Amino acid sequence: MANPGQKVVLITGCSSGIGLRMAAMLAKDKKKRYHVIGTMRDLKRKDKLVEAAGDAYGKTLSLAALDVCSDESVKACIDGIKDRQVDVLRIGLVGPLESISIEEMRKVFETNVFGVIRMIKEVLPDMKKRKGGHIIVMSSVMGLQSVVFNDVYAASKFAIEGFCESLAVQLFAFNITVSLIEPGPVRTDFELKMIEDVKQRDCPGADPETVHFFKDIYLLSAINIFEAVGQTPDQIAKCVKKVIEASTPRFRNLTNPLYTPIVALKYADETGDLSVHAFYQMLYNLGPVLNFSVIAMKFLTCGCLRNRTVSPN
Ligand SMILES: NC(=O)C1=CN([C@@H]2O[C@H](COP(=O)(O)OP(=O)(O)OC[C@H]3O[C@@H](n4cnc5c(N)ncnc54)[C@H](OP(=O)(O)O)[C@@H]3O)[C@@H](O)[C@H]2O)C=CC1
Ligand SMILES: CC1=C(/C=C/C(C)=C/C=C/C(C)=C/C=O)C(C)(C)CCC1
Repeated sequence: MANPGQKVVLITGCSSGIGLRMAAMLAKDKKKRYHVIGTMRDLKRKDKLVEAAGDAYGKTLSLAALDVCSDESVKACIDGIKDRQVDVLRIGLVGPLESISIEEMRKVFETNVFGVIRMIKEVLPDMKKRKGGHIIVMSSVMGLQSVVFNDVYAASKFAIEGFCESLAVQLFAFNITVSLIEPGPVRTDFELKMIEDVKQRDCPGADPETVHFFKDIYLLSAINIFEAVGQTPDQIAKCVKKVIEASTPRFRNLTNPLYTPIVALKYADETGDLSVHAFYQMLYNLGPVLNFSVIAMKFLTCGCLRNRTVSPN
């Protein structure tokens, strides 16, 4: 367990991707400031994390089973911990709306929205009693600006943004900080595999024109964007570490400067038309020409607006 003076950091979704890198990075902190509780649904999937943590495993890293969709599992895990900080996870969903069942959509909300809320609800009373704590929620740029064919995933992230906006105000009086991390594309195995799977799949229920836009235009651009400007899970972990260690952590933390202008565009026009038209032009007219390289993204997202991100360096 944690030594006195060590912060206990609870991280969900540590079997892969961003959660795994965050757990390993914080557990290997040179000054040993953190005791990390790395959680995952199935502890049989612990090997990659154990390997990434090296010597820290068993010292500054311990493991616990946790399914954010289960009240019992969340309670059982939290019951064993004294001091708590929370990061949250996701599952993805992309494709034409007509081809996605309500059941699949519910699963996304159950994990991304109610999973986050369930975790926060469980740790909040202790944090309020202690008058201190830091809740770090993994949102996404898609929680601020939706991206075509990501309707349901973006809706789940928008929900969490609204939830945290009001919570942050309420918790201010209790000295509890809420921080949202807003990554753009991150190159995880999961993401690339999901895009490849979706490419092969039929889209039952969707009309041919929509399927063409989705597969031949959106997916190609999305793959290019992931390859050209996607960050690594390690870069996101570094950003999160900076947010944890900041003396006054920000509420919203974009991690990829190339996405700040896209978010700024949204706030520049309260009618929302500017974003709708700009995204339409970027994808359907400019997309096939520009091929979404880093240069194209820099050109599209005019440099002067690219500041105020939390940089991984
Ligand atoms: N990758 C990207 O491009 C971006 C990701 N994000 C956000 O970052 C976060 C992590 O994503 P990423 O690392 O890419 O994804 P991964 O798919 O690599 O990791 C997701 C993790 O969530 C876990 N998980 C899934 N369902 C549950 C559940 N019910 N209870 C507990 N754990 C669960 C999985 O573990 P297991 O299946 O072993 O239980 C897995 O470890 C998400 O919130 C995502 O929305 C934000 C912006 C971009
Ligand atoms: C910027 C941009 C695009 C794609 C953005 C993507 C693919 C973002 C992915 C973000 C992720 C994966 C967030 C996870 O939470 C389009 C629509 C192709 C064209 C217009 C410009």
